[in-house]
This record gives sequence, C-alpha cells and structure tokens, in this order.
Amino acid sequence: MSMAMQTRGPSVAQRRGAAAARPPLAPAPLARSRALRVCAAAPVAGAAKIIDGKQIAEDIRREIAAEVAALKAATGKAPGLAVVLVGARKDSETYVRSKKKACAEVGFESFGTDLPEDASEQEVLDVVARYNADPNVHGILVQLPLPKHIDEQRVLDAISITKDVDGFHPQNIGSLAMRGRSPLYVSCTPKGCLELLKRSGVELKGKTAAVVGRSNIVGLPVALLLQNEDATVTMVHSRTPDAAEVVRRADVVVAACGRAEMVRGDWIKPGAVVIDVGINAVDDAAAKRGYRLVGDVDFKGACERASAITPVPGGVGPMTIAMLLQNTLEGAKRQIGAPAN
Ligand SMILES: Nc1nc(=O)c2c([nH]1)NC[C@@H]1CN(c3ccc(C(=O)N[C@@H](CCC(=O)O)C(=O)O)cc3)C=[N+]21
Repeated sequence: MSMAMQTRGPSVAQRRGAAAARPPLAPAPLARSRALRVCAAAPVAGAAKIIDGKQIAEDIRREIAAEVAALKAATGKAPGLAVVLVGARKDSETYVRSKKKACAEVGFESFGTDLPEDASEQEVLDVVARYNADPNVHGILVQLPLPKHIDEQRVLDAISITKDVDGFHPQNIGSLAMRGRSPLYVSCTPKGCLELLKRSGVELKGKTAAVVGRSNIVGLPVALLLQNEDATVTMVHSRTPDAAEVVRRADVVVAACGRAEMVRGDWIKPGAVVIDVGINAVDDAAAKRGYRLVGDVDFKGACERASAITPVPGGVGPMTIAMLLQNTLEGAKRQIGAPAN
C-alpha cells in the first residue's frame, strides 16, 4: 500500500530524521496479541492486564490510512483537518505537533493557524469562519485552553457542526444526551475510552460504571456513552461526599477528575476495569525531564485489584488522537460524498 504524504512540507518525523526507512504505519503482525499484556509494574498474583492504548491507537491509525488511500483513489480528495492554536503554551504546542504528525502519517491534508497570545476573540472567530467556508477543510479543532480574554464557548459555538470533529458544539453534546438522536461527532477522548473497552472485549450491558469528574469535554460525554451501552452509570465529582463508596461498587471506572492519583487502589472493586483519562505531571528528581506523568488513578494500587487497566502515558492519550483522525475521516466522507453546489 502506498501512503503519499499530503501535508504541506515534511512531517515532524521526517524533519527529525526519525524512522525514515520504514513507512510510519507498516503492518505489525503482532499487534493484536500485544494489545493486552500482563502488568509489568505489579508482578503479583491477580495483577491487572494492561490495556495498551498506544498499540490499539496504532492499529486504528493503520485502518484509517488504508481508508484514506481508498478515498483518494475513488475521489482524488484527502480528508483535511485544520488546527487553530492561540498563544504559546508548551503543552498545547506539543499536542498540536503530534496531531499534525498523525495527520501526515494517515495521508490527511493538514491546515494550521497559529495566532499570538494577545489575538482578539474576533481574530479567532475570523479564522474559524474561514475554515468553515473552505471545502478542503473537513474538520476544525481549536486547541484548548484558549487565553483567558477569549470566550471559549463562543469560539466553539462558531465551528460549523458539520466540521466539529472535537464534538464540543452544544448541538453535538445535546444529541448525545438524547435517546433516539445521533450526534454528528462524539468527542475524541470519551470516544477513545469506549473504543478501548470495546477492543478489549469488555461487556458494558448491565454493568455498573462510575465516572469520576463531570467536565463537558470528558466526564459528561463518557457517562452518556456508557449509558448508551446499557451500563448503569453514576457520576461522582468534587462535591460527592462518598466518592470512594460509589467507585467501590463499579465494574467499570473512568477517572477524569484531573487530580493526580486521586482514585486509590482500595477504591477499586476486585476484577473491575479501570480507564484512566488523567495526565498529570508530578515533580520527580530521578526522571529525565525532572517530572513524570501520572494518571488520576493510583496505578500500582489499582493494578492489584483491577482485571484490566490503562496506563499513563500510553493509554487514553494516544486514543484521543486516533479518534480525532477517525472523526475527521468520517466527516470528510460525508462532506466529499455530498453533491457539489
Ligand atoms: N480542542 C482540543 N481538543 C483536544 O482533544 C485537546 C485539547 N483541545 N486540549 C488538550 C487536550 C489534551 N489532549 C491530549 C491528546 C493526546 C495525548 C497523548 O497522546 N498523550 C500521550 C503522550 C503523553 C506525553 O508524553 O506527554 C500518552 O498519554 O501516552 C494527551 C492529551 C487533547 N486535548
């Protein structure tokens, strides 16, 4: 399979001179058997299996690359994703770079606008309007958080719902919340959590689920998705007096509270499946960069009770990007398929 790069200029991997010999998404025959491997961090009896989000995301990206090649062959068009970055937060710059690299690897065309930290709300809205009108752009992502002087929801509301690949538009979230309706897009991180559960063979019907955190971008939509799969869902948050007790009854736990290792090992029901959405940097003098990443779950403790768990990094994070690509591909297929006018 040939995978022509459709971005403008070299990909990040190419610029860094990395892995030039092997196409980025060449087939990996061991992929499936490695998706679940035994927990290395806690080699004790009953230790949890690690849900390998990095590997599963790679499988998905390979599937997407094949679909993009077919779409190009049939229509001559590639999916296009536009990423808008305002300001120069280091973490945002890193995320945006990895999104553009992922786009290049699956054969998308990527568009980008970087605005200075002091850009006005109107300037951001103008960029969004331009991408809304551009037929080569099928998905628009405005990197969050935006600088404080800009009304985030106003900007997100301005994205055409047909290009809202983040799924943050109120109409997309509203549709997700209503039975009998389907949103055009489901937010990437929540969708990635469900995909990890599905591809790990976890049955949700009739199970109890606890979602820790109630944010618009993760907690709320993930709870709605679990409920749509016939799980019985309880949401807990910072004002829940007995969060640990609720989590202890859950067959499936999704932690998205943004507090390092808040969910303790002894909160986990034996045999439960744990999806850890948190990415927290904690100081660590022994680590190369002076910090290490931990999730919202006490990983070591949870490993001793859970039947399966996602690591941080290498769990939900890579799935977020894979789902962004999947949403953009779905959107492109809908938009390219529509009659021209
Ligand atoms: N409009 C918008 N949409 C987003 O989807 C969005 C956003 N804004 N703002 C920031 C958050 C965060 N986010 C991540 C994406 C990938 C990883 C990821 O790939 N993490 C890797 C690497 C972690 C590392 O080493 O830094 C991992 O967990 O293994 C993490 C986090 C998307 N976000």
